[in-house]
Amino acid sequence: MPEMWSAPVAAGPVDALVTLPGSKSMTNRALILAALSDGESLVRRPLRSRDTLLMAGALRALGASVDDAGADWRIVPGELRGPATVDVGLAGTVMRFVPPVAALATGEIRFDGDPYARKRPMGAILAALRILGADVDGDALPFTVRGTGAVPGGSVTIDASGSSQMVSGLLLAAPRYGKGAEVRHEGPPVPSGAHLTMTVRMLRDAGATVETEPDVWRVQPGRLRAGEIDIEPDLSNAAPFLAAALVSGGRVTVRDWPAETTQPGDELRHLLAAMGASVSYEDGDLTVRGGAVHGIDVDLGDVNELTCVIAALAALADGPSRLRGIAHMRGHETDRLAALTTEINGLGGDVREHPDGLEIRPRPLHGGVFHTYDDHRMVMAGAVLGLGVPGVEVENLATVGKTLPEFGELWAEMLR
Ligand SMILES: O=C(O)C1=C[C@@H](OP(=O)(O)O)[C@@H](O)[C@H](O)C1
Ligand SMILES: C=C(OP(=O)(O)O)C(=O)O
Repeated sequence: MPEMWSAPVAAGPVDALVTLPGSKSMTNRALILAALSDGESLVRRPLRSRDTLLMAGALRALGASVDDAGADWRIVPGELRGPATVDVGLAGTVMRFVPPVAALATGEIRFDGDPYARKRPMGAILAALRILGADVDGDALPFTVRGTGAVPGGSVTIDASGSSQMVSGLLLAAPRYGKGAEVRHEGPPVPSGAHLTMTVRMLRDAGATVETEPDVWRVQPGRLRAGEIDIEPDLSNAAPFLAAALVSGGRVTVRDWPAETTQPGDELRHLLAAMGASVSYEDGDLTVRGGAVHGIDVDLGDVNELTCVIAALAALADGPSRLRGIAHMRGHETDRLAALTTEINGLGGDVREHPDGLEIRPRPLHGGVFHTYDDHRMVMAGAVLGLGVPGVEVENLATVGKTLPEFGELWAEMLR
């Protein structure tokens, strides 16, 4: 029987200062780039969570040295070699960013993960690796990469509408491919544009030559030097805390908010303002003050990591919402559109699925079990609902450890 967490109700307007751990997406890109670099790298203030520890484990299995004993992690590249087994857990970044690196190793590298990871889209990137000259069997987990120590590289066209990580995974390893890589997307829109921009930015910062045009990315072959990489706080994981200001009519400040960033979470400034909050930014502090909570009609395709919390807020709003551009979230840690629909309606809500997203008509909600499907962002959505609805029991709080093991403590501290 999974553990239940009684989500606390806000006793009054929240007034809190929150400091968040590092970005999962930046950390796992930094680890990949460091493992492919010439010489030692230092990743400052990386996120320590299940997904980043799985990434560290994967790179160690391939021959890199990752010293994660301290607050900053030191990476020394090693000869990439098998045989090895990589556990991807349920981490999209590990299952899509590591195989292109494993193709550079010598020997067999076997990939598997959590049972549900076998359902997540992998076919396009595995087919792309074969076209670029790698020996990869299968089109989903579990699969094996038979590395020969080099990958020819070249041009490849894929349909990456299932996940932007298919593109990011190929680009991150491409500087070490013989001819680099030209990746062309054909199909419905690639989601998560912010993450693609992050990939290109971090590759260039590590010395790669990257050219882009709409749906085309070209990476030249060349050496990488990740050097020292500072990881920003995870702005997507600020979402539940900032949402607490709206639900409670209070004020939450998140410290160390970067003035400029590629993280999708930065869009919270605009999204939460559109939903009724007042948002201010001063000297690295982002402050959200809540008032009424309004519905929103918005395309979240480029910033879909924010969807679960935005949907929870929408269920508590004073008007209807329509969340668009998020069809591919059916391939996330769970089918998030179905999960959000089922679980919010289980609390008395009125959520309807559309092919491209959700329609949410607020209704008075009641307590009950909020199942979380091993999905960290479903835990965060349940916590936000619980602030405004007595009796919400969130299943399996620990699953939030995928990207924020400290969530429970930070949430309690915010409400103190
Ligand atoms: O590249 C990344 O770090 C990520 C890209 C996005 O994946 P999708 O494009 O599959 O949504 C995002 O949802 C995920 O949380 C992290
Ligand atoms: C989709 C997510 O993660 P990933 O795809 O990296 O497992 C997420 O963190 O919302």
